[in-house]
Amino acid sequence: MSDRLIELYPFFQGGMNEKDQETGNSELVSSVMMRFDAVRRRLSQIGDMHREVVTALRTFKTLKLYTNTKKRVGSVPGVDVGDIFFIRGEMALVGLHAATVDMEFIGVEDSGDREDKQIAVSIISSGKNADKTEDPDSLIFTGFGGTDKYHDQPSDQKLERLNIPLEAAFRKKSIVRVIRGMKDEKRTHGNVYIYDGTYMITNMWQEEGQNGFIVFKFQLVREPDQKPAFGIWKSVKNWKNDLSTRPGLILQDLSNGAENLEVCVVNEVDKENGPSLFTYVTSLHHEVINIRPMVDPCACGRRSCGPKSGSCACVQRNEGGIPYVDGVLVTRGPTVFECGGSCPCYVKCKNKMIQTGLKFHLEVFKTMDSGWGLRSWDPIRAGSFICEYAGEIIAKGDDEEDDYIFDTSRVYNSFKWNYEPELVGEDAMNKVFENISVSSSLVISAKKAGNVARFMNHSCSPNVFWQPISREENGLWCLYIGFFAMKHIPPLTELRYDYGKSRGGGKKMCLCRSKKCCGSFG
Ligand SMILES: C[S@@+](CC[C@H](N)C(=O)[O-])C[C@H]1O[C@@H](n2cnc3c(N)ncnc32)[C@H](O)[C@@H]1O
Repeated sequence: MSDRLIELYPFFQGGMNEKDQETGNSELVSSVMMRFDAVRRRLSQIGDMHREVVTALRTFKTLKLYTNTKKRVGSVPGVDVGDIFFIRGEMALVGLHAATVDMEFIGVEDSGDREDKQIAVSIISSGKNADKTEDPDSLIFTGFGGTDKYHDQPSDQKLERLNIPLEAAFRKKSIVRVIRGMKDEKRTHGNVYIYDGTYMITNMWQEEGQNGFIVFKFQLVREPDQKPAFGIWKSVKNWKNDLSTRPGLILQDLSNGAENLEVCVVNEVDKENGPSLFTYVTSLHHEVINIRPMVDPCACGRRSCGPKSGSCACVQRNEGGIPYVDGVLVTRGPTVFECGGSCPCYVKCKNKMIQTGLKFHLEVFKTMDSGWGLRSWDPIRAGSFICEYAGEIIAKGDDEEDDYIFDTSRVYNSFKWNYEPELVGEDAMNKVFENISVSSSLVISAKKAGNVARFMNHSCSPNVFWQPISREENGLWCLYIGFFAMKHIPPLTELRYDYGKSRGGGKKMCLCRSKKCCGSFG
């Protein structure tokens, strides 16, 4: 995919008005993030993996698909403390941190003093500049300058250029947004950035740096009464090192070794000692679901099927190309076809996702008002596979008094998740399919036997969606239901999907507390 093509945008509609570009809100921020990621995913699927971020960012900047361009001190409308980002450019598109360097400043117009004309509003603590103390309430930020092109420190830092806005913020006691960057453990390269709220620079000093030259140090202290953000990451790190430090821990592994990662059970709310008994199974058991006779397994040999596997029959069934790139689902559609049991490719084949088990450390926990729920210790990138809906296939109508039903024939709220073709230089008439309807309805009960998915509660503003997945097993096409992240999900955020409604309307009262709650589900 050449960049020149994408500059044309012949049929592009759906731009943003100037007011929304200047000041956002949570809906706009979420929309910009989701549209951007959809375009990035598609570009990585059809083109050069290494340029997809640059091309997607350039497209969004050219078309002014961004919000919160008005620079400001303090919080940014629509961005919450704890929100996560996987690309620095995402923070620029939503106005959290637009500078390419680790500090952003704004001009102060009415200042008579030349040096106070700029004041720091945001810093990114990551990489070489990352705070080593890992204290969730304060951090030490190193100043700028004195480095050469090899990023060595061959001379002293001075109170000039980027250090001036930091010094001004210290002197004027102005608050600064802090973003902490950490290595993304799920990728070989890449960081995950967490917005840790506002801080105040309480001290600054000079000291001798590693190379013996003078560096500036700024101490920042977190403003009180903000919800924990980096603090949660610190706690998770400790729990991973020593599970016994997890408060409210009831059970170390609900799956009793059946999953490739432990699933702990936690109750910090009341005295209930765990969910009621059920048999833990990791997948859906198919007896005789013969959707259509087996055509061909792939002929890829003992390797991974991927974008370049032109001959892979399974990849070809997914008309847009390999469905997963860099571990995330690119688009939702009627069915995703994975390589199956008769395919000779190996277990780490890129076209095998939901059959390879959990990818994130999940926890079943007691919620305040909806029984047990599910959440992740790890940050989850949009499009990542979370879990399958495991259980027993039942006949429609056999689900009376069963709270653990998944039913493809319910009425689900529509939502937009896929990319816009014109933003990747594709024909705008080539509409991307978003309506998921399964030809033969599938009803799964996880009442007697199930996995972590049976604990996911309903929300009218979900952060998880379901996707039908098909693969060949024992010569038959079998259908499975995979759950994927709709957006980036910070650690310890409850995972919820839309349960849909029966044709006669929702049977249960909804307590999801979303602004868009429609009152009932199921
Ligand atoms: C599949 S189970 C989910 C796990 C369940 N919370 C548990 O404790 O085992 C579905 C049940 O969870 C509760 N639930 C799920 N979402 C809810 C919501 N938004 N509001 C109220 N209750 C909810 C209801 O009791 C529902 O019948």
